[in-house]
Amino acid sequence: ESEDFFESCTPRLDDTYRFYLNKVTGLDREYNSGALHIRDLLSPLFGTLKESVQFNYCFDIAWMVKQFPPEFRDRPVLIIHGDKREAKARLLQQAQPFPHVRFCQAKLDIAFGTHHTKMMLLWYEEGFRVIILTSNLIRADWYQKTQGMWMSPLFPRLPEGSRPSAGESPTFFKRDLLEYLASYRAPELEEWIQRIKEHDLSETRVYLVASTPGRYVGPDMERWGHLRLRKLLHEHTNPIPGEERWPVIGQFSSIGSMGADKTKWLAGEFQRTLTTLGKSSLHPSPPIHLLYPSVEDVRLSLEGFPAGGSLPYSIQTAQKQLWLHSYFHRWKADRSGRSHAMPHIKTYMRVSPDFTQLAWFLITSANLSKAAWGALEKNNSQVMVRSYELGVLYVPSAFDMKTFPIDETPFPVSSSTSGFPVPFDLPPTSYSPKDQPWIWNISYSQEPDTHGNIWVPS
Ligand SMILES: O=C(O)c1c[nH]c2c(-c3ccccc3)cccc2c1=O
Repeated sequence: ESEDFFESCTPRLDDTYRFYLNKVTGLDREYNSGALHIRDLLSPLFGTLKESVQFNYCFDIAWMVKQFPPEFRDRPVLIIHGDKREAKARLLQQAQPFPHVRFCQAKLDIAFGTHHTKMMLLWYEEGFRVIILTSNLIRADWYQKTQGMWMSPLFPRLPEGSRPSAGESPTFFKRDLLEYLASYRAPELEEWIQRIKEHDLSETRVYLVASTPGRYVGPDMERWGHLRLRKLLHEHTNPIPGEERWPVIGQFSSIGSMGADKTKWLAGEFQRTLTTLGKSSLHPSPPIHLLYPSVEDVRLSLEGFPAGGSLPYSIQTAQKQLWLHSYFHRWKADRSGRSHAMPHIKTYMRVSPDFTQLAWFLITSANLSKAAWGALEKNNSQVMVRSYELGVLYVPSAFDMKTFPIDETPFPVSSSTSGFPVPFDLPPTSYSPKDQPWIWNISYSQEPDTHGNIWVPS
């Protein structure tokens, strides 16, 4: 069967969770075993590509075309982006030499919204595959950063005449993906919605957690963003004895305005979501650990200070919320050899007090921002989401487990473990009193970075 053929000759991949990191240039080879580069994702080893869709934020079209193998380099590619006006003109100009590349502009009618969603829809001769990831389609995002992805199984075509609801997964991934695509209300996506309906997505074991811009009331409030996450945790996880001692970890590469104090959104609304476990009406206040690189983490990184160009935390935002920085922990990932590969991955999870088990794990495009996750308004009768975001949630019940054991040595990848490969070190390392969060629009000229340079933003 085609699935066996590809699985047998593809690089040995951990197919329990289908969670992978990007390859990082310059690491010992053991830390890249089981990691994937974009050229691996587009390789014939995963399927004979017919057409693809690339949802993303930042694009280098000429570079992207070169990542396809020569035999697929002229296959139609549909780009889903959020650019408008001059930025849109510049993007379309990039594709002028590539007639097989077409564009669809996602609607962004709410101010400050962005199209952050990163997803590949890959239509093959053999079937269909979905990849949900954190990397932009630019060289720098696939070079020396820590990035992650969920790669779906190969979804076979359904028999002719199957009902559209056929091919549904126990996690309703097919319905939810189709609803997300429908939320664009884009004619260019109609044929893709139809194609997905014709495929069998039943082997999918993750839940889709999406954001799409809008103001939602009533039952629609739980379709997107953090209230969607809260609903999934409410329905598909269970209370844990002593759960108030199970920390929440949030790890991200950018931070929005959180308000003048923690009660405004973080410790009120967002923490309520992240601490939801099943239908318990307890509202514990477990420890919350936020992982965001310090200035030293960036200065000593493989890229040096330029890594900070993708960690866009501004001084204007930071100075309004100094209270937030007391939650911060450094980026340390010796277990994956990636302590010096700055994070562009975004992950959220609930861990046991001894950091050996997970109650759930989320990989997503969503940073720590109300624009991404949504914020309640009008006396909690409405939620407002500004951006498109996309992620997948792992819950133990979808894997016939009570909790996920954590694999403390995820590299080199080994088929023996059933542990979840958390990419960074646990327990998290608090900032030292001298550590400051990386802020991208102020100067650092006291000590040079790994390349001997200083950082003086214009
Ligand atoms: O979706 C993503 O991945 C990203 C989205 N915005 C980024 C920005 C940015 C910050 C303020 C205004 C516009 C853009 C800067 C550097 C990296 C990113 C980025 O990586």
